[in-house]
Amino acid sequence: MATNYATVTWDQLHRDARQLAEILIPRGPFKGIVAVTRGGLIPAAIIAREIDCRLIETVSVVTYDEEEQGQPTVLKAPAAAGDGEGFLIIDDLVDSGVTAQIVRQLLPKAVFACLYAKPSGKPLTDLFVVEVPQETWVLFPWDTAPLFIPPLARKGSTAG
Ligand SMILES: O=P(O)(O)OC[C@H]1O[C@H](OP(=O)(O)OP(=O)(O)O)[C@H](O)[C@@H]1O
Ligand SMILES: Nc1nc2[nH]cnc2c(=O)[nH]1
Ligand SMILES: [Mg+2]
Repeated sequence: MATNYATVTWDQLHRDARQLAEILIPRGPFKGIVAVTRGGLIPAAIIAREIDCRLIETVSVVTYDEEEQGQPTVLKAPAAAGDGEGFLIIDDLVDSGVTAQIVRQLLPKAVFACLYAKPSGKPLTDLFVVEVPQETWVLFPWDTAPLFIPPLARKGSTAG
């Protein structure tokens, strides 16, 4: 279980994805993008627009149930990407690196990039934007919703 949380807003995610696109340009051009579902789908869409890439394949690896890590299973292979030559793999983050390791085995010639990287997964990436402490759980915009918080002055009051 994580000891603390880092909330990423839609604006921040968009800025980080654009920054990743910028550092990816010199590594291209790419024939296509392989988005690691589901977390890589929105970053891949933003990056595809920025680098002008229209061919999008997906790979689905299931490892987590809530915040618990389990046995990884490949639900869908990235058939259109061959051995990955000329392709760019996009995920939202690497944590333990297990997902990245499996996807890299499937696409050994592809470039692997993600927005956020924790220390254990960092060596499995070619490029990332922000490093996050290992014990921090990243809350993506699709994981959260705005919530009413009572004013500080009302805290502990029985008046509701
Ligand atoms: O480096 P790891 O320890 O493997 O963790 C990173 C992976 O975990 C999350 O996906 P998750 O398996 O939760 O599925 P989702 O993308 O469908 O939410 C995240 O989107 C990465 O793909
Ligand atoms: N949302 C989210 N999914 C993860 N999967 C593995 N690590 C994380 C994390 O920090 N946040
Ligand atoms: Mg994922």
